[in-house]
Amino acid sequence: MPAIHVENLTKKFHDFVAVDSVSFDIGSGEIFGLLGPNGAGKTTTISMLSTMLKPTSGTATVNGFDVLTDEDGVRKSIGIVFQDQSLDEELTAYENMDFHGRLYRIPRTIREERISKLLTLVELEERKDDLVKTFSGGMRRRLEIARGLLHRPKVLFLDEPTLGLDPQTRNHLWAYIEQLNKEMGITIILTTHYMDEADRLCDRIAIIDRGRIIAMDTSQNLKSTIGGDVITIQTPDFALISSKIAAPWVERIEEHDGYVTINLHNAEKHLSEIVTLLNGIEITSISVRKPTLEDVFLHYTGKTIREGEADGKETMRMFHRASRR
Ligand SMILES: Nc1ncnc2c1ncn2[C@@H]1O[C@H](COP(=O)(O)OP(=O)(O)OP(=O)(O)O)[C@@H](O)[C@H]1O
Repeated sequence: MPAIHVENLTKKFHDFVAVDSVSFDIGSGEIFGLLGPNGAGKTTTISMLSTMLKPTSGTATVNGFDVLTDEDGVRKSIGIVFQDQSLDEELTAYENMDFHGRLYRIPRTIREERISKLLTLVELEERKDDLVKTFSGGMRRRLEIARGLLHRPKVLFLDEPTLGLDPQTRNHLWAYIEQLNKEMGITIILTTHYMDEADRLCDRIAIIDRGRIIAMDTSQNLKSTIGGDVITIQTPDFALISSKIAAPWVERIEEHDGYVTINLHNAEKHLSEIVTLLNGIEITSISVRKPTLEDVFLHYTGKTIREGEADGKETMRMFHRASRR
């Protein structure tokens, strides 16, 4: 039995389709990532799976419990760390954990033992008696993760786990997430719009755009669908480049955001030819690399994640305009 089974799950807000018939299975012990720009439908998807939102149509089970007919079963078997901070600032780290443990009716002695273990795991044991309001963003996120694990969930939902954190803290959190998955065997489903996060953590990635899953596989397989190499040229004259480099070895050429990306095989071999063909065009920078998840996104959507985020914001603006009418 998969840890999560999702079939044609759909969520509409009035006429706007935020999640459009998505289907996927997540195996037990997997780290699965929903990757996409802001507004793509990632939070809405995991909100339905964690029973915080009712689907408009479709079905899903989590740990074998149906999200429509057995909300209690789902809730008891999952841990949730969502974007909005939900810690009590005026309580200590220990008190926040203890309160959660009481909610789940975990007996006192077991509760104390687990709190101590989890706070040690996220390196907050020594700060357990300090008020949360004195904690940094990274410490709060670690405490939220520890709290989400207190009732021993089999599946953990993490919504943008490292949003707004500095690079060093992000690295630390990634290590915790990997450790939880390996040592405790917890299935993890996370949302992110950071390519590097999905790449580093996830066994499989579903790329989501405008409510639809547009590609789903391991990071390696997703990148190999692009194949070959990518040359990126930054230039103010990007509109002129496509016509200049119309060589048979060019597989694809895209212009976006002041950059031109060229997909081809054996980039090193053709680089000097490209530079000759571009004689007279001002080039700010040129680089050769292997495809990244950003290239995969560009390949399937024709835009970068950043451009996709502009779309998402526009959708939100349209929605807010419509709801004011
Ligand atoms: N309660 C709501 N009412 C109306 N529209 C909503 C609501 N919740 C989400 N949406 C819209 O649904 C779309 C998907 O939102 P969602 O939060 O799932 O995206 P996301 O991919 O998680 O991005 P982000 O990380 O920015 O939250 C967005 O266009 C958003 O404006």
